[in-house]
Amino acid sequence: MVVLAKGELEQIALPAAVQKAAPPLADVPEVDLGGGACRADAARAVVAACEGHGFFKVTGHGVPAGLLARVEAAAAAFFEMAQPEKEAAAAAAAAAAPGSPFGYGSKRIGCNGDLGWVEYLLLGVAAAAAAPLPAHGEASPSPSYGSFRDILNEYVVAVRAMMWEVLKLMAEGLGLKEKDALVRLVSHEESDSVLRVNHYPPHHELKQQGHGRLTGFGEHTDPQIISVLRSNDTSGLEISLRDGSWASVSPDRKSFFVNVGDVLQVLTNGRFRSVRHRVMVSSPRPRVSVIFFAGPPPRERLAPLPWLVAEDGGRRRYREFTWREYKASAYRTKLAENRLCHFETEAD
Ligand SMILES: O=C(O)CCC(=O)C(=O)O
Ligand SMILES: [Fe+2]
Repeated sequence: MVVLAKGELEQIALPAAVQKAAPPLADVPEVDLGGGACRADAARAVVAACEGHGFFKVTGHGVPAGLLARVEAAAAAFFEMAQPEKEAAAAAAAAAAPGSPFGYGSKRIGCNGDLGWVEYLLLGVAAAAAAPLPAHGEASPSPSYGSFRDILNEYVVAVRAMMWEVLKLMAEGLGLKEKDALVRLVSHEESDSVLRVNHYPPHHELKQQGHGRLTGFGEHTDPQIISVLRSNDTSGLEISLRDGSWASVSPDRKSFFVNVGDVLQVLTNGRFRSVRHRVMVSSPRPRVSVIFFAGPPPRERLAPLPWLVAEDGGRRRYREFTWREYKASAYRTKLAENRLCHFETEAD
């Protein structure tokens, strides 16, 4: 249950006054990894999608439908647990990485006052391990959380393999000499990846009070390299198009959606677009989504790849920074802020 204190509703419900109806449907490009297209065509399609919306759908991904159904059911069961149980599970997840934002959260996104009609579980992911989510020892407060974590581990292993394939296709499509240039960043043992499970409860009472669409997750770009999202059949995700208008993403529980993140925009010298997106809640059914955010190691020095700078007439659009530096900067800002502008170089 997401419970709102007085004053908080105004912040979450504000956009409803601005926009009552969901925006038109987005034309989301599809990339079939199932061998339907030749590899070069798939690589070209990935690059075109990343240059366009910075967002695309992956079909033919090979992740078993049964696993997706189990993740969905286990996530729903987790969020049905009583608040103290969810918080206890969170405490254990947080204990695995002291000082991290990991664990269970409700309506507070980040630590700069952003609110949303959402509750979530945030977990750190070990890059190369067979069981990539942290265990929390024998003192697990909740056996059901333990089995949820096991299912998520299976999920992470399957999605990671698919994501590496997408990153290889990207490198091929960009004509990079080093085909593993992007995979290397997210598969290093110190790579900083995160799994987030979001639950957006329906809001019957608020609807009765005349509130339309609520902000589930306010507009933002994802800071990492890429994010791979899978949701149940409930709508709510919206992306911002290049002209600044918003478009709704039709849910598709059989497929994955890929977002270009801020770091990939930098690595490609601005050729790929880190897509601004948000979740608006208006459905009578809950939305459950699972997002794998793939990031580089904290010490990794990030800068536009030389080949792409050369292709861009030699102009380097971003200065070099480490992932640690970028994350620190992101933690200090509100969700909706443009964080990349602090790392842009001066135009000549
Ligand atoms: O829950 C969703 O569908 C998307 C949420 C999101 O954009 C995020 O967690 O970064
Ligand atoms: Fe996001």
